[in-house]
Amino acid sequence: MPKERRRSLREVGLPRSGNCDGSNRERKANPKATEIGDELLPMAEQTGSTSGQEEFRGGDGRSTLRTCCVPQVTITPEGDACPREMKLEDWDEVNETLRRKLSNSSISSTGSSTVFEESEDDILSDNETKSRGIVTLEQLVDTGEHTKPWWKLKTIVHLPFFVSQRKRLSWVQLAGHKGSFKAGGEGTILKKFSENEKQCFEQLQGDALAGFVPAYLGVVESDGEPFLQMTDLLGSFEGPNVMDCKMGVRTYLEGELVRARERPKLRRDLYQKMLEVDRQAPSAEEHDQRAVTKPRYMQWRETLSSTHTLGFRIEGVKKADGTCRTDFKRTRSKEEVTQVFRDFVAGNTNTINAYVNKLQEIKQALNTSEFFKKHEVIGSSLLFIHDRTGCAQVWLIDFGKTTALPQGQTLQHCTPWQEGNREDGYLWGLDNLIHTLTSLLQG
Ligand SMILES: Nc1ncnc2c1ncn2[C@@H]1O[C@H](COP(=O)(O)OP(=O)(O)OP(=O)(O)O)[C@@H](O)[C@H]1O
Ligand SMILES: O=P(O)(O)O[C@@H]1[C@H](O)[C@H](O)[C@@H](OP(=O)(O)O)[C@H](OP(=O)(O)O)[C@H]1O
Repeated sequence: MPKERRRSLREVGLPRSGNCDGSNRERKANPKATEIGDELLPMAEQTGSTSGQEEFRGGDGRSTLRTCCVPQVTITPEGDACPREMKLEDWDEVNETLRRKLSNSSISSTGSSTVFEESEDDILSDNETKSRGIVTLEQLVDTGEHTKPWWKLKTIVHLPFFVSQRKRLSWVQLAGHKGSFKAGGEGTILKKFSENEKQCFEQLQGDALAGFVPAYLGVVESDGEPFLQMTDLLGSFEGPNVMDCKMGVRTYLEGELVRARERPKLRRDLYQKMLEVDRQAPSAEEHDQRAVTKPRYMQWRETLSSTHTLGFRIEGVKKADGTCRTDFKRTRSKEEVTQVFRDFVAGNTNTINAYVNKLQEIKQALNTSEFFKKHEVIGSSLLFIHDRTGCAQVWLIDFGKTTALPQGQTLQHCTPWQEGNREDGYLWGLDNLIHTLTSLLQG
């Protein structure tokens, strides 16, 4: 494991004030960017069915027949239908299985997913556990007293913090669980530790994608817990407009599906979330159990939103006027998605062009990235940020479920997913995003 150390902001190329490009690589505009995509990709409309065939445009723009088949999970309840499984174990003993959050798990570096434990938030409603957009972050303010280094992770980090008092800051968190983030000081944020995400950040450092992900500064401890320290991508914007788009045609790992079949774990909280959106969604059996498995919930979310039909979905939008929306669970058709983007960019063609250029740059980087080739990218988002100066950036975030493939295996990221091939549809979603934005230029 490489020895970690905290690097200065200048060293890692963090954004400076007045410069919205936090990338640490040279920026090259793609001259073709605004010419492409004069029409929307044919995007299949689904009827809620989880199987069928539809037109599929690959990441290279070629059209192929996409077989959309979502393996179903059969639920066989045993004993307590809603076991409370999560144990908060002693940090010393769980170095290899540290949890990023109660409901998530770490994933082994070999690519096979390890045990997932269900949320301890079973009895809490979505409103209580999920971020609704604007959150308050705690910031540790210098006093002269050093916090302890994070020895337990076997990587020594000399923490920059001097702790005495806590400042509370308002911050935009469009997805994920409340309490996952803290302010890190000096234009950085701290995200709850995940061994898997840490490994991704480390591997991304020398990769073609390095300039498109938050700069990673290592693992630090705060209040006895480990965190990943990274650039706060909002840091260099004033009054930013922010949108989170979760990428890919699938939002759960194949391992989660397998495990749910072998050892179905029923979740009452996910059943409740389903009911909140559509009381008819659960099957008769699920109503009886008042619980669903996580893959069942995730598959339902995917077909309800644009994940299946477009290869991405909108998770949340915060606008400079202070308004914030995270209620996009039913935003599914290309018209609905396009309308959200139209509202987000407020008809500003400079912003649209900047976003299209950035997405084209990202596509080029993805096509040359060794990391991308060798990872199943699940649950990762593109974070769009712009402000009224015309400054617009797009970043790849959230690698908590991005999983290394077995040695020698690679993915296309645009071929149809069938259980076993681990394809994620990332590039297909990216093409559809580019076409969605480009269509806004045509009136
Ligand atoms: N480096 C960053 N700079 C600024 N904002 C960020 C950054 N990373 C994450 N965010 C904000 O926090 C939100 C959640 O981030 P992220 O997806 O990484 O969290 P998560 O807990 O892994 O989410 P999920 O549970 O959906 O997987 C994003 O939607 C974005 O608004
Ligand atoms: O968007 P929703 O409808 O709120 O549903 C959540 C969303 O799909 C998250 O991506 C997922 O976390 P992971 O991606 O980390 O699995 C979370 O699982 P969780 O409840 O197990 O945290 C779901 O509850």
